[in-house]
Amino acid sequence: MNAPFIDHRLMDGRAVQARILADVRAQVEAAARPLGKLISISIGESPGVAAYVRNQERGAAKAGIPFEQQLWPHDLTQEECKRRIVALNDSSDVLGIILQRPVPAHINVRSLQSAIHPLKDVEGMNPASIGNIVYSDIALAPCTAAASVELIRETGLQLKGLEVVMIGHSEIVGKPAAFMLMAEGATVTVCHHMTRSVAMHSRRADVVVVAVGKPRLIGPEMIKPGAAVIDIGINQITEPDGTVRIVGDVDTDKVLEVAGWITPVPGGVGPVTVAMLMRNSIVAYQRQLAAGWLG
Ligand SMILES: NC(=O)C1=CN([C@@H]2O[C@H](COP(=O)(O)OP(=O)(O)OC[C@H]3O[C@@H](n4cnc5c(N)ncnc54)[C@H](OP(=O)(O)O)[C@@H]3O)[C@@H](O)[C@H]2O)C=CC1
Ligand SMILES: Nc1nc(=O)c2c([nH]1)NC[C@@H]1CN(c3ccc(C(=O)N[C@@H](CCC(=O)O)C(=O)O)cc3)C=[N+]21
Repeated sequence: MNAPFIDHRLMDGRAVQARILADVRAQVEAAARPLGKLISISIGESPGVAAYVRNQERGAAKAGIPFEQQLWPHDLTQEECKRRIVALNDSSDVLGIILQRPVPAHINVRSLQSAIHPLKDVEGMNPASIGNIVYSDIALAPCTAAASVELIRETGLQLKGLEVVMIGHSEIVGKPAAFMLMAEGATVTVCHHMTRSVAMHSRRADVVVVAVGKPRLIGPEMIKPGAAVIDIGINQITEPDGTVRIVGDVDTDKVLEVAGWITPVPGGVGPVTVAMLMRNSIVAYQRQLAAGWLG
């Protein structure tokens, strides 16, 4: 039987996840104190979040981290949400808290992110946590941004002096990723919807990182031959024949012809994002221990 054809340009996010989770598991097993629960909070249900939470649960199980999903009613008041977060901050059974986005329109998400205690902020979205990224302290950073840096490292490319074009500048992905890459010595150009010609920038990049949310936004004409393409987008599309699929922001089949490396969707950035959440959780544990919180 012939060996299956493996295209080495397609990066394997699941393999990277497995390696990181095994590393986290070893740290969990060596921990001096039992770990509290990682709490995932969703306020109301939204389609993009369910897959993430499901994979968090699986990732936590592999890492040996206790996990609890909390689905709060979509009409809970801001005050009640905040009260519950404060109670979780104060509970010694709780290792860390991640608040899934989006939240319902009546909720002020930034205010809730600020309410998560920095030592329990496993996503690094509290202003106090995310501000540290400006100081190049990137040990506890938003998981997707951290995942994109990890995947660039995985290519073997030297981050120092690397020309990176970041497309998309959201609070949770594009901006923190750009800061993290700067901290690693890359030269970073950030593009967004007002950028006159994204292609003009992306064509000269060694690495293109895309987090926009538009299927097939990035085609082969936008990529320098041999460049790495990190596709963060997660979009649900319906094919002409009615089948529903998840695709990224990159026209993967066509870009594969020019790129040196490309992350598939699914199976690329997503699984590594989950791994980063577990890595952040063990960092939070170590910080809580150092702060004398765990007795
Ligand atoms: N794999 C993972 O772990 C995760 C994946 N995602 C996915 O990544 C994608 C982006 O998410 P998120 O950052 O939260 O999204 P946002 O909608 O918050 O941000 C999208 C960004 O893209 C920019 N943009 C919009 N249109 C264009 C364009 N034509 N050219 C260049 N830039 C453009 C916007 O710029 P402006 O603000 O100027 O309009 C904005 O900065 C989504 O598909 C989401 O599902 C998100 C989080 C985690
Ligand atoms: N506060 C917050 N932080 C986030 O990082 C965040 C969020 N809210 N809200 C939702 C989006 C989306 N997101 C995903 C992460 C991994 C997968 C993932 O693991 N995807 C798998 C497959 C998913 C499937 O099973 O279909 C993959 O790409 O291979 C998906 C989606 C994080 N987000």
